[in-house]
Formats: sequence, structure tokens, C-alpha cells
Amino acid sequence: MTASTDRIVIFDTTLRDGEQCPGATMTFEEKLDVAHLLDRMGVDVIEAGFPIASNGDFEAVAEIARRTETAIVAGLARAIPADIARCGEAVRFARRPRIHTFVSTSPIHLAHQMRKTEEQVLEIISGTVAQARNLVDDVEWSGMDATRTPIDYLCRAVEAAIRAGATTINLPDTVGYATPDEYRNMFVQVRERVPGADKVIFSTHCHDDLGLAAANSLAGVAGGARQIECTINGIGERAGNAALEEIVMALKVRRDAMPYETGVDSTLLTRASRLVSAATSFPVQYNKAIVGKNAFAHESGIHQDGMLKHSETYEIMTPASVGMSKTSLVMGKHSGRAAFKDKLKALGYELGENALQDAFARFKDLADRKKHVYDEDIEALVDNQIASGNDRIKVLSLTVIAGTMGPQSATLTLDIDGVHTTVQAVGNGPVDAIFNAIQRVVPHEAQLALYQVHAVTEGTDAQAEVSVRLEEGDKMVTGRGADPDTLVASARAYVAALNKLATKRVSLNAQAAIRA
Ligand SMILES: CC(=O)SCCNC(=O)CCNC(=O)[C@H](O)C(C)(C)COP(=O)(O)OP(=O)(O)OC[C@H]1O[C@@H](n2cnc3c(N)ncnc32)[C@H](O)[C@@H]1OP(=O)(O)O
Ligand SMILES: CC(C)C(=O)C(=O)O
Repeated sequence: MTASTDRIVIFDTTLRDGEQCPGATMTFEEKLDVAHLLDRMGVDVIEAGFPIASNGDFEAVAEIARRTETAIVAGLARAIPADIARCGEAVRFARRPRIHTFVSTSPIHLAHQMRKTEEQVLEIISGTVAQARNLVDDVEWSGMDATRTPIDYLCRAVEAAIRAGATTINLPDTVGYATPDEYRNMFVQVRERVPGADKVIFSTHCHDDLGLAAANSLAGVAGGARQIECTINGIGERAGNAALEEIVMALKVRRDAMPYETGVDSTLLTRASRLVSAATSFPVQYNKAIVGKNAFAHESGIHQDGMLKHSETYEIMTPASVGMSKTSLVMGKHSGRAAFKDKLKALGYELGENALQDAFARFKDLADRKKHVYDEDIEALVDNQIASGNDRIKVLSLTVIAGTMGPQSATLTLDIDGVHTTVQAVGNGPVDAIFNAIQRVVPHEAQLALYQVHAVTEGTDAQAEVSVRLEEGDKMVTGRGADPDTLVASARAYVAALNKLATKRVSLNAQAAIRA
């Protein structure tokens, strides 16, 4: 494969390095689904697995090789003849097969992992790369732990691989140790010093142990690499690999600073992220760049206000460009009036200025007490306010003592036509105590016909919506109250029913007076 100077080859290793992280194992079918989407997305190389690892891995690589239409299908192999032969057997079904063989180059790996001398490893490189080249035309060689390898030896190893026929040279930051400057320099030096370096494509493969995987990959490109190895959602060994979605979008959004392009259709990134998350059962962190739930969500008032005025104030790319449905303005304690007004409009409410201020104050109060304020919470809050606009009786405060040591008692202050009255009452349970307190301040004959509680939304901090039905003679009314505190919602619902009853009584008396 050749690459033009501004085209970056995207090599996806979700199915190989991605699957290596504990717990990320995917089934045969899941691997086929992921590979299919990667191919559709325009990923250039799919590393489908490590065929010698197991029969399952071999079958998956072989089947992906058979089915993939456009991408190159690669399999991984150690620098061992049996590995390379098995890998060749699996990828031979591909339209465009690649064998990716690797061996350690750093002193610590040579001494402890391989237990071989530098010279022995050079010989192994020559032999195994040549073996792979006899099986396929496209051979990638990786120097495992390249970033902890002295540059002179690394150059000798790369030279041996190129001489033996490698077409892509990958210099991995296997343990996520390099800094961007070091990583870029390594590519510059190897490309300058190794004969034949201009005939091959250099590749990055970065791990995220220090959170530098994406930055290092792009630094590698600045040093002359034209292939980036990465995974969907950044999954991979230990802290993971460079995330494909971050690389693709960094190159797309900052083309002005990095004049390179990829062939990936970025509108499929969110879909790929969700597919891999479902297949591996690894949730995507909320604040994950590009594909996280919060990547296009704004809660703070200043940002929401800016977003409503012009989306580029706080977003450097559109949600559509990564396949997300839309920006979300999340209502919470940091939201301001602009977003609240916009939300009310979206929910179909048009409030006057005073009612709006009132609703906003109640919303802030609710948001202070509740972690997530959902649309349903806002609807309940505004409906409550509209319903209680002309109420004669209002709940001002409520304190309840409840628990195993009865009797439960309620101290309640009501505002009745502007007069504040406080009473205390006990009851058989906190709700009974509240209703008794209301009965003492507002004596009435109405009977409680229904008391019902349901949660407006999910979670232990959900708003409770309470319905209270009162019957007085042939009159029947239902009052509703909503609050994260079920007892406050109960008091509000009872008082709302009394207000409705009072309104009914007045209108019935008026009708009777008219008839008389
Ligand atoms: C940085 C990376 O991501 S490398 C890829 C890592 N991925 C995996 O290891 C996943 C798949 N691995 C496996 O299924 C198994 O480890 C296998 C099938 C590859 C090997 O299994 P085993 O033969 O039981 O060996 P084991 O895993 O215990 O040890 C690894 C052996 O490979 C050798 N080895 C490691 N890397 C290489 C290499 N690139 N080339 C040659 N030999 C290597 C080790 O030195 C060790 O050899 P030793 O047993 O002679 O000391
Ligand atoms: C096999 C190589 C490319 C690897 O995964 C690494 O060095 O991290």
C-alpha cells in the first residue's frame, strides 16, 4: 500500500489490541459486525485478530477476511514461523491481506521477555519478515517497545525489516511512555538514517498510560508517519490505545494545523462507538471526547446562552459530523434563564414575564435539591404553578418528624388569603399527620377518596407526584402536588384539592344566587 503525503492510513486494531483489554472479549458474530461497520466507515486496515492465539481467533480473522469488501485485513503474528504461517492461512481469504509481525527491540524486552541478544533478534527479523513476504505482498513489521529502544539499534532493526521486505514499519509506544516531542523525533531520525525508509510507510501505535496516546499519534505524523493504529473508544491493553474517533476528528477539525486527511466517514463514529461498547459491555465514559454522552451537552447557563445565540460559541464541531443526533442543553442547577425559557418553549409553554421569573425561581430551587432535572420535572413544576396561580391557600413550610418512634407529627404553616397560620398535629404516619394539620387549619367535611403517589422520573431523587381526591357531597375534586420530597408533595396535593373545592363552592353558590 502506498500513501500520499497528506493521506493518513487509519489502521483499526479494536478486534486485536482492543480485545486484549481484560473483559473486552467479543463473540465471533460481534467481531463480524464490528468489522463490517469498520469497512463501511472507510477504515483502511482492519487488524482482525491474532490467528495463533486460538481457533476462535483464527476463524474470526478468516471470516472477516472473506467478508471484507474494501479494507485491508491484517492478522498479528509473533516473530515465530508457526505464528506467521497460521496468520498467512487466515488472511489469505482477504481481497487485500496483510501479515503484521512484531518482535521486541528494547533492552529490557530483549533481556527479560525474549531472552535474546540484539544480533539474534536482527536475524529473527530478517527470517520472519522474509517468510511473511513469501506469503503476502503486504507485510507490516513492528518493533515492540520501540520508544524505549536506543535509536541506533532501532535503526538497525528497521533496516533489517525493510531489507527483508516489510512495506509498513510500525514503531509502537508499547507502554505509553513517550512524550510527543520524543515520539516525533524518533520518526524523524529513523526516516533520515535508515536506507530505504522512503520506500515504506511509517506507522504509529500509541498506548494511553499517560493519557498521551492521541497526542503522540499526531506527533508521530508530524515526524513523518502516515499510518495511525487506533481503536474505537480507545479500548486496548491496560489504559488503552489512541482512540480512532479522536484521531479522525482531530485531523478533520484542525486540518488548518495538520494538513492531512483520512478516508473515514466521521458520521459513523458514534454508531461504531455504541456497537463496540455493546459488544464489549464497556460503557463509554460520559466525558469521552467525540462520542461521550456529554460531548455535545451543555448545562451551565453561560454556555447554554451562548449556544442559543450561536452554536460555534461552545462547539468546535457539529454533533451531526460525528453521527450524534443533536446538541443537548441539559437543565440543571447551573442553567440560566435563557435556556429555561427555551426549554419551556420547546415543551409548549408560553409564560408571561412574572410567571416565568416565578417558574425559574422554583426550577432553581428544585435543581438545587435534585441531580437530574428532566423535562417531566419542569412540566410538573409549571403545571403546578399554573394550577395554583389563584389559590387562596398555599403551603409555606412543613416539618415532619417520622420514623419508628411514633407518633409521627407535622408542623405546617399555611398562607390563607395572606394570613399565615402554623399548627402542629400528630397522625398514624407522616402523611396522616400532615392531613390532620391541614384539617385543623382549614376545617372541612370533605372525605379523602384517593391518595396516590408516583415518581415523575427515575432515581431516588425523582420528583414525587401526589394526587389527592376529596369528595364533599356531590362535589369531587383532585389536587396534584409535585416535589422531590413526597411529604411536601402530599401537603401540596391536599391543599390543591381544597383550593379546587373552594372554587367549586363559590361557583355553585354564585349559580344558586343567580337562579334565586
Ligand atoms: C504489545 C502487544 O500487544 S503484543 C500482543 C499481545 N497479545 C497476546 O498475547 C494475545 C494472544 N496471546 C496468546 O494467546 C498467547 O500468549 C500465545 C498463543 C501468543 C502464546 O502462548 P504460549 O505459547 O503459551 O506463550 P506465553 O504466552 O506463555 O509466552 C509468550 C511467549 O512468546 C514469546 N514472545 C513474545 N513476543 C514475541 C515475539 N514478538 N516474537 C517471538 N516470540 C515472542 C515470549 O518470549 C514467550 O516465549 P517463551 O515461552 O519461550 O518464554
Ligand atoms: C504488537 C504491537 C504493535 C503492539 O500492540 C504494541 O507494541 O503495543
